[in-house]
Amino acid sequence: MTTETVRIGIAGINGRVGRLLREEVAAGGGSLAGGTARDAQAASGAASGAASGQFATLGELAPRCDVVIDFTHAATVRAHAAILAEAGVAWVLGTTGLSDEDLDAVQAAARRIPVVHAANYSPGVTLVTRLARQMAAALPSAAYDAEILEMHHRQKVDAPSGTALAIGQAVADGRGIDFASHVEDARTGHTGPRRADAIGFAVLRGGQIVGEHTLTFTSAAEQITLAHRSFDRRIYATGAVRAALWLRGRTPGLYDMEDVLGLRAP
Ligand SMILES: NC(=O)C1=CN([C@@H]2O[C@H](COP(=O)(O)OP(=O)(O)OC[C@H]3O[C@@H](n4cnc5c(N)ncnc54)[C@H](OP(=O)(O)O)[C@@H]3O)[C@@H](O)[C@H]2O)C=CC1
Ligand SMILES: O=C(O)C1=N[C@H](C(=O)O)C[C@H](O)C1
Repeated sequence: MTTETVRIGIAGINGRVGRLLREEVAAGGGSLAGGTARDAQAASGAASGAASGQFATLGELAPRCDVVIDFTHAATVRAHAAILAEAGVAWVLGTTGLSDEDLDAVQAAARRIPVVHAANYSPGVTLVTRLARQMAAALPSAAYDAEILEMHHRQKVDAPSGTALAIGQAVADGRGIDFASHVEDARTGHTGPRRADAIGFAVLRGGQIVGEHTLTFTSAAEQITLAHRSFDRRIYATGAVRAALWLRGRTPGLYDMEDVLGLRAP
């Protein structure tokens, strides 16, 4: 199969990322099979969808695709997992704010179809996450407090960001501890002193900030900072299209951007 023959569908084609994906599919060498848009409801149906390229449901779009790139809302994830697994269509999932049940559904789908799931498709954040894991493994948690600060645009609906949580997970992995039981994400009032081993989160929202993440390891004597700033959300679209093309010919399984970028040891 050549790159040109990969038929890519976009779930959420009119969203902030979806609109950029529309441009990047063609630029990356795939062919655009269409997209989902809730306001395609009135014109729903295979014939009108085929004419406009916009379908009200993923069920209508999926049979036309080899892979679907999905940047929508957590509310869609379980349904999308079932539809794509049933249709045998590969999935590039970028949606954040997922619950444990949503993640279970993603894992179940990945037993039937190849899935790339990443909270952030930029190469820079992929590297930051990898470095976070390595730093956490090297810095004793009794001495170095790990804190993650993120800032995003005022329209963002989930917090902490998926990227902040992924960086936190990487810190936990590096330390060899369970992530969920070490999260401190809501400090207000009489909190008591910071818990040793905690992984702390702080969230800022404002204006049109595309995405900023800072991980600090702070000891009594020094501070190490790892920071990433996105200037242009197109970086997510180009990364997701790269992941979609990388999925060609893959066996079912759950992959991430470290796989796509070839950062994992063979
Ligand atoms: N992994 C990554 O690299 C990145 C992930 N994201 C994540 O991607 C997601 C989308 O971000 P963004 O494009 O900024 O968001 P937008 O709100 O701009 O777009 C979301 C799209 O999803 C659709 N949508 C929203 N809710 C539903 C629903 N309940 N059912 C069906 N469709 C729905 C909307 O459809 P309609 O237009 O029809 O209303 C819209 O097109 C978020 O979870 C965000 O955190 C964002 C950037 C990078
Ligand atoms: O909603 C966004 O905008 C972003 N969401 C992702 C996240 O939650 O980490 C990725 C990026 O930070 C932009």
